[in-house]
Amino acid sequence: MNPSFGTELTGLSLAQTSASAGPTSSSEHGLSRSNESGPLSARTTYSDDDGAVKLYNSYRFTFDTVYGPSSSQEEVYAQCARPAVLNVLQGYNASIIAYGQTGTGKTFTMEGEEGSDRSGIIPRAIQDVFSSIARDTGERCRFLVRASYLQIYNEVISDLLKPGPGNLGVREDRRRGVHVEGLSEWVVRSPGEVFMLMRKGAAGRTTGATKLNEASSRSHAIFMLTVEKAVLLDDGPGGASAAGLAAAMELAGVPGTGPALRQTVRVGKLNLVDLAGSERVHVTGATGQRLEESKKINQSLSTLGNVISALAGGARAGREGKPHVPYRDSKLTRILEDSLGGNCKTTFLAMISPAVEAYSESLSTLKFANRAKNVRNAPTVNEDLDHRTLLRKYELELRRLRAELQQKSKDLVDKRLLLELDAARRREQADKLAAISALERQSAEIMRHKAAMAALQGRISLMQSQLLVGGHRVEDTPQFRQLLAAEQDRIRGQYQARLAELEAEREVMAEGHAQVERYRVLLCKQRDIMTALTQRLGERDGQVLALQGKLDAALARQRELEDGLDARTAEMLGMRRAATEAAADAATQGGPAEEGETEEGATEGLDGAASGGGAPQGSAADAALEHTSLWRIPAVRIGAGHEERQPGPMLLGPHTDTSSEAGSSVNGRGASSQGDAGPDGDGRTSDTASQSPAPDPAPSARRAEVLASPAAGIPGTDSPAARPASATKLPPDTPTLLQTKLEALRRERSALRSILQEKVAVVVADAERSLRSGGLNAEAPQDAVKKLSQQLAYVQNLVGATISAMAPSE
Ligand SMILES: Nc1ncnc2c1ncn2[C@@H]1O[C@H](COP(=O)(O)OP(=O)(O)OP(=O)(O)O)[C@@H](O)[C@H]1O
Repeated sequence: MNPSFGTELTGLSLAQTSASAGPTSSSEHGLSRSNESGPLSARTTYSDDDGAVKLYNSYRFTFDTVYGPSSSQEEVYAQCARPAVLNVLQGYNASIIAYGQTGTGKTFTMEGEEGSDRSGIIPRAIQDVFSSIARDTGERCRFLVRASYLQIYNEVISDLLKPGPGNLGVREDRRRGVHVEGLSEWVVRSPGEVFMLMRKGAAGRTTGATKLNEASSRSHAIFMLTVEKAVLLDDGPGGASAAGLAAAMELAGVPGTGPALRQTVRVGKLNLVDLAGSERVHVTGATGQRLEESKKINQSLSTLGNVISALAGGARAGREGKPHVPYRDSKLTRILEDSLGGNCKTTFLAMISPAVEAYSESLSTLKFANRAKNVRNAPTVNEDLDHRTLLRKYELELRRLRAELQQKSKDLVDKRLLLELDAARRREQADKLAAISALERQSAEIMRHKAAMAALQGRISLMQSQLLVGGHRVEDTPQFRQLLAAEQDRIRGQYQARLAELEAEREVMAEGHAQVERYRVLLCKQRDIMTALTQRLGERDGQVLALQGKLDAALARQRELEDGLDARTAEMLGMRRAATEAAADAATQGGPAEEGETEEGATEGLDGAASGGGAPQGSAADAALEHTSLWRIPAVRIGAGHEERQPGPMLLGPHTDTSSEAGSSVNGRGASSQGDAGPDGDGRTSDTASQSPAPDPAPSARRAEVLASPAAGIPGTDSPAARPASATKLPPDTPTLLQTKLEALRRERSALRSILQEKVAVVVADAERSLRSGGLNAEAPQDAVKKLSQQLAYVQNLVGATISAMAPSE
């Protein structure tokens, strides 16, 4: 109880003395049961101002706490209200109801003076709720606080935070229980926001001046604060850390968490009720509207009393065996149904006045409070494991809104882009139109000016033609002539200056042209030189190739003759063997007397032996036979008289270099050639041998003779047709000569290539130097420079082609 200090009633101490302070701890069920009530035997007498003495009974009551005039708001809050607030944070429903006679300090106790130490329970409770939330820093906890404020005035429920037509209905359903339908709920995040709501609600609350209270509350006011607390359970995958992380991500707006995690939500509701004061009409002197208000107030308080009485056991059992509790008899009791005997921890603050005039109201209040202490409530924690809580709805809604926001942001960006593009296009269009308009205007202006100038010129001409000076026309006056002459001089001077400028320009251009021409000629010359050089190179290449062919043919022929020689050598060896055998046979038949003859004959008949007639004995004979046979073999072949005979013997030159025996045979062949010039030429060796001269004493000289005149003394060789070209044209040492010539040609070709490269480099460098050094200066005509550049490019191409053509083919 919070004692009031009504000024007119100061000094009366009925209430204070009749109420005793009981234990301060609340019972488990919210209301303490009084253990004592009823009038005491003692009586107290008081005299009023008129001197009349009145007798008052004394009563004794026991309550949880009794507060006197010196008690502070802080004290009241800490002992009466704070436990209720903490219970709400645990998920309980709690109600703090201020009950009492008008003017006893209910509003002061509940609201107090904001922002001072006289602030009441409501602001302190709000501070406490948010402080507790702030202290609960676990990342797995989330809170949602919302507030509502209503009043019941003349049995009409109205929303103090959202004024409207009023008269809201009270409904009850399984999901929400008893509730005021259509009452606004405001989500608040700070005490400041709640205070703002309170101020707004207090401004809408109906008050009026009465005799006992200048600002008497003419309505019951209920401030509701609902706290939802969600705790993520750590029994899912990942445990507490995962739950904490998921909660943090969810708070940060990261999608993909929440529904998959288990969480519990506890919902606690705090009702802070400031009832209208009961009043005795004859005391307050209410009339009219105040009287009607008083009746309604008293009626609803009476119903409250009845409900309390019923709950406290005074009611008879109804049809179902339960006592009838008249909740529906008033809006107040209907709304506070949970607080009165239901799922709530309820605290009654009974206000009484110390004034002796308020004796009966104070006694009534104390009796009411005493009965209320006997009411048993059944508070339970409101734990919600399904999706009924607003917090869960908010989470779902938040997720949906975030997705919508993202989509809208995207749409907005797209739209903004389109709008910007459209705006840019419009601006461009507008700029273009403006430019066109400006041009048109300028054009029209110029045309006007031109027309005006033409008109002016016409007028001037006309005036001049009409103007007479000293009786003459202006043109005929000397002044005019002088002016005209001066003007003509000026124009002539300008003209000549301009002419000189043009002439200078023309000269510069001509110089440029000449320079270009010079370069062109130079380039042509260089090009011709290069062409000639290239041609020469081509010819040399042709010669080299031809000689190479000849050399190859000569080498092939040489190989062929060598093969032939090998065959003849084999043949001759066979013949020598036969001659030796024949000589041996003759020696056996002739005897020693013939030895001298035989020896001579053998000497003479060496050739005959070679043809099978006889064979010398010993090494000397063998050597003579071999020698003779070697130069005779060709004689036999040539003697055959065939026009197509092989020119082989004349090509044996190279072979003689490698063997002295072969050299002898060549000499022998040279001799035989002379021998072959004989008349028969039938190849009969016996005849030939007898007519043949002795072996040639100077074979090398004969060989040289043969080589110098290959066809000399050979029948049939005077006809060119009878000789193969290669045999007649090539000198005897053709391969060596060809090799030498080929080498010389290669050297020449290499030298030519070097010369050509040098020349090309000189030409290119020349042209580039000329271009760089300003042979064609900046004033030279551009087309001349261009032409020169093209020519230079042409030369460069030519050079490139020539060089690649000269690349060694071996
Ligand atoms: N404990 C107190 N300390 C100082 N002033 C008080 C105290 N209690 C009440 N008052 C003052 O008494 C006057 C009446 O108080 P209040 O309006 O709170 O009464 P009430 O019970 O709400 O009346 P009503 O039922 O008519 O609304 C106010 O001016 C208030 O400031």
